[in-house]
Amino acid sequence: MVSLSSYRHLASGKVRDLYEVDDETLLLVASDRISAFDHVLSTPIPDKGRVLTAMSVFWFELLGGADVASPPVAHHLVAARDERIPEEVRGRALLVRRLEMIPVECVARGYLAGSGTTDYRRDGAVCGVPLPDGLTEASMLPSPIFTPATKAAQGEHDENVSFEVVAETVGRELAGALRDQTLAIYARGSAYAASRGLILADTKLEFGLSPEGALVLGDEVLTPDSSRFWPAEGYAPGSVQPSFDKQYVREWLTSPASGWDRHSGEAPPPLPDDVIMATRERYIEAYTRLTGREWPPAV
Ligand SMILES: CCOC(=O)Cn1cc(-c2ncnc(N)c2C#N)cn1
Repeated sequence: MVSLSSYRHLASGKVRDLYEVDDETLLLVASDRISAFDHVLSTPIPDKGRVLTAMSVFWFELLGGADVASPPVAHHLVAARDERIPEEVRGRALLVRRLEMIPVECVARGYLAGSGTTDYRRDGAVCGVPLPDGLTEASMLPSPIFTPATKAAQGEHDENVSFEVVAETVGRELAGALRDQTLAIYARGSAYAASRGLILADTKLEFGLSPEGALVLGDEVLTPDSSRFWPAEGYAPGSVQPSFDKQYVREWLTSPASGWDRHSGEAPPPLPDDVIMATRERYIEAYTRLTGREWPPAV
């Protein structure tokens, strides 16, 4: 039986790790770690890694198929079940094709939130895309926009950049393909999420080039870690919407009960068990509501 130590560790994100299996195959491992307010919390959420991995697999399979309006999306998923996946990470690790990753965070936004709201209030635009007057927090945009960013060092915020900057970085043709593919995936994801009563406010995608030079979707896709999901039933522009998955964590951490000041720069305290288990339930509910599948998935 293969163990994780058989594979060379290549990279670590806040909540995921990447290993080398062979020349053309990598292992993308999702942990149960959760981040909030730019801190990785000390208490893991049981099953978070498995739920988000299952969600990515659902989306890779859906996007990889043809849709009435859009062609199949080329993606890097090789296998979710395979003897090369070590027992200790089974269910929360994916075998993926090695790509030459493109250093652009490809963000699509259908609604104003986070850095989008901040940029809009300062410039009346996001990433150089002008927006109409009178929008507010969580406003739906006239149409979804491509708002790319350059990846920041861990713990820093990604920097929103214009399409022109992306064109200067990767070339105009590839920049256009990144924008088109990002918006096409957002359109399919948000339409499907809406059919399940969820608003996909925005999402961050990462792409790479295959050895043959094709544009391939990498990373995780349309998970609550890479996207903002809001319950449609509670949607009301004008205030920060409750995040489907992290609301209990955020509310407790900003409540007097935690004794934590989010502006202090200090690490947040450990979460109480009831917040941990309620958050685990939210991830499972996001999965079952989005996919219509049971949790845990049948082996
Ligand atoms: C720690 C998790 O890694 C990342 O977050 C970003 N990242 C992705 C790669 C990558 N590199 C080659 N091929 C791929 N298919 C991928 C993917 N996905 C490297 N870093």
